[in-house]
Amino acid sequence: MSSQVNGRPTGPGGTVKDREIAAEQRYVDRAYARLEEMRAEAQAMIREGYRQSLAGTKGSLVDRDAMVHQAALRAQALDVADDGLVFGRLDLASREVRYIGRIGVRTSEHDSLVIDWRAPAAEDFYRATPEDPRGVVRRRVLHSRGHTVVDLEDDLLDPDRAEGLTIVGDGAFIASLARTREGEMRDIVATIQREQDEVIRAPADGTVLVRGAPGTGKTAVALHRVAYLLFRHRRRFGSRGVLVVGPNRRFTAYIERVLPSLGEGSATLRSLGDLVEGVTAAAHDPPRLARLKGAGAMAAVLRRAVADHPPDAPDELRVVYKGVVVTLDRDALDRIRSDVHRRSRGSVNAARGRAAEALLDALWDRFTDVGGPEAAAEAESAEEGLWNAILAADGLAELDAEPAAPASGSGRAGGRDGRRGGDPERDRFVARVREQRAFTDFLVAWWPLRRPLDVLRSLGDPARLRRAAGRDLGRADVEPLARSWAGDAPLTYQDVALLDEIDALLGSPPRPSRRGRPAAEDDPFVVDGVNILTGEVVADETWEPEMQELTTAIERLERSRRVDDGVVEERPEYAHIVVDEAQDLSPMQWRMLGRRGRQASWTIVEDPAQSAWEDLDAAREAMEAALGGGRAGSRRSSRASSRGRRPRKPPPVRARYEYELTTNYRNSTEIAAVSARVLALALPEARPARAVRASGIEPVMRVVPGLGAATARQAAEELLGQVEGTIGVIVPLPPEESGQEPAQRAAEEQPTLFDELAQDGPAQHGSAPPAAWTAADRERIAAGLPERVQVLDVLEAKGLEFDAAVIVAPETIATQSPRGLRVLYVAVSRATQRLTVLTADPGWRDTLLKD
Ligand SMILES: Nc1ncnc2c1ncn2[C@@H]1O[C@H](COP(=O)(O)OP(=O)(O)OP(=O)(O)O)[C@@H](O)[C@H]1O
Repeated sequence: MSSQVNGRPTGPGGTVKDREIAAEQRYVDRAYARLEEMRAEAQAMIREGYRQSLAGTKGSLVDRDAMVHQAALRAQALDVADDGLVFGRLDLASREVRYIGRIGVRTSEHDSLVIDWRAPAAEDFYRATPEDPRGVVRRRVLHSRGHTVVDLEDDLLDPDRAEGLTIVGDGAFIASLARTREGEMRDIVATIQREQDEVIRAPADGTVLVRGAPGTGKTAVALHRVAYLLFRHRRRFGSRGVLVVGPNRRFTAYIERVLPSLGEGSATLRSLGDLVEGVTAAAHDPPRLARLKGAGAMAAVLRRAVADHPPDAPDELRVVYKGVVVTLDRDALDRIRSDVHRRSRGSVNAARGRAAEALLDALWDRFTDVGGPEAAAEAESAEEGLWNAILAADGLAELDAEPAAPASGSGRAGGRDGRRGGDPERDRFVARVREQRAFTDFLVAWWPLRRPLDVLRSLGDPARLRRAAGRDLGRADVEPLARSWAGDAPLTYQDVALLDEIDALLGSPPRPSRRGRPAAEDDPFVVDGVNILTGEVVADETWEPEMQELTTAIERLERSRRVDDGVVEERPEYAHIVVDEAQDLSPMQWRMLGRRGRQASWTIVEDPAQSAWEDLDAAREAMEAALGGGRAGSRRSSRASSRGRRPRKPPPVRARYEYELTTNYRNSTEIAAVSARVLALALPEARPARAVRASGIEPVMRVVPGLGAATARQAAEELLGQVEGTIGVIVPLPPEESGQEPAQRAAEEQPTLFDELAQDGPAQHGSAPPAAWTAADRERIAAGLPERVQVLDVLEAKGLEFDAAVIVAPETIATQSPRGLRVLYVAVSRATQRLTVLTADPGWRDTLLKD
């Protein structure tokens, strides 16, 4: 028979539990002793690698570097395991005992002491249940502080086979859920639940789609899955990399410790605001602008924008050849530009060479149209006749005729398509004109190598945006959009996706191969050590710095851009991408991610009920395109782009695995009840997750007429005395992000939602929502309070959690955007222990309290 105890004293040596802890401590000590030896071995390997590389031959240095690198990684992983090395034990029906820990530990004879939690042999630790014990009789969780076991908790899974086993436990798992939050997410490796484990160990190919209500562990599970994939498929995911994307920087800071604590430092963690190299966004667009910027139709707008002439592009090209002035006017130049864009299929920066050829072609045509060849010949022979007369008078021979320029020298403009080759006069013309400063300076200004940010900022000009808009933007949309990009207006999360789109359209300038290329000094397109077709710095030691005097301002600018802004920086691609809070991604953001994962497998984590994004169907379509490695876009734009081209290959069909997490580990049952009421308003058909921990502490609903910063601050101060950990004061969006949309507008767009509110909620009390909360309000709340109090707006609160939360003005949050009720649902589901809601509207108190 087994015996169930809860730490009662049972004789000498303390309680049964104490004795069990002492026995486990002896085992854990052995594991740590061996860990120490393994660390010493890793350090010795690093030293040996360095020693050999100092003494070694060149050929084997690479191997030794690899050896040092591997040993260093090993040492790092061993360090990480130092805290809470062993956290689990399985007693199997076969009498085998397995210890589970953060990493695998073997004795020097290779017997297993501790099994890595990601190894197949550890799976039963997470999967066994009383209904399906999988050969496990007892599962034991060890709680440690550093190297010391401080508590135990057992699950008896197969009572019929538990002869001789002691079972101890008092619900330590549930109690651990109430632990104080310190502002950073922690790993859950010791307490992963079965439904979560299934997600973590889901197949590595294709797409894993995880849904679940707030607090069901979606983020935690996604991060543990990354650690699992890197452990089990190191070669595949370790070399090509794993990207984890979260909604904002606050969120990535909140989760950044989890993977390192699992021994994985190699994954790349980015927010949607800093996914593009060199750009950081921290602002949200108001809902209306976010909707416009995020829609797939924006792809077509941007395509037209990059095809438009750049601001300040000169509108006349004028060269002189043999005394004949040849010009191209604005209309001719515009025709050439659109022709080059059509033929260059989007890689705009790479097309400068093609643009140069097209200009030279057009100049020659113009030259012949105006009778240039004859005029030039006449001028030449008149000049020659004069000189010959002078020379003859001096008794000297006639001047030699000018030798024809070699055909190879003009191959770029003349011979390539065979159309133009074979006319020596044309070849001479092209060779001369392309060398002229008037031509090269024009080219640099007329077809500059463009940066994504310049293109986006150029759309701050409403006239230019109107040209790019086509029928993809309404007339009323142009002005507010242009305003949001003008001058130095802050970049928003949606703008980052647009910059990435523009970057993809602009492409990198070509990097011509060095083979068969004329030497820099003979290349007419190399000006002062910079190839003006590619922007590439081609100068070597032979390039004289004094030549800089000749460099035009534009060329200098371009050269510095290429260094500073990483124009040629390759966009990284990953083997696996994890997208957290995926319900909020716009179609344009999906396109941005799709470009980073054309060959990737994916883990997508979402809760549609928390979505602030309005057109979920369009976002879903864009997601499917991104996951399939295809290109998403507005229907219109994808039709247009397929015209006259080979049909695109359909994206490969990838396996899809869908999971739903159903238990809420964050909120107490009391707080979960409040969030369930908001969910019922926002999405009557949705089911809330099951909360498992009752705290006995009821949420506080306070009606405060004239609600302001002082009351919010006071509520935070009260909570400081009641919880030890973090406190989040969640306020409505600031005016510039809320767009100040009145409740009526939202009601028009969401009749059913707000009809319901009108019947059940605060609208029947007829109170107008207070104005949006400004940065100054937030500062007034936070001033002088300890760091564990954070004041943040509702969108910043996504994915975070706090010991206690104060929700300020739910009536404003709910009506600030068409998806306001879902945003409020996010806000009220952040707290683990205590929730205070401050409202100016008694209707809201009743709504949130009523059963
Ligand atoms: N098995 C578990 N054992 C212990 N704690 C857990 C477990 N699963 C989740 N948690 C804890 O529950 C909290 C919520 O987890 P998480 O943030 O991953 O939820 P979520 O589903 O992503 O929530 P949201 O949708 O609000 O972002 C975290 O503190 C996490 O550590």
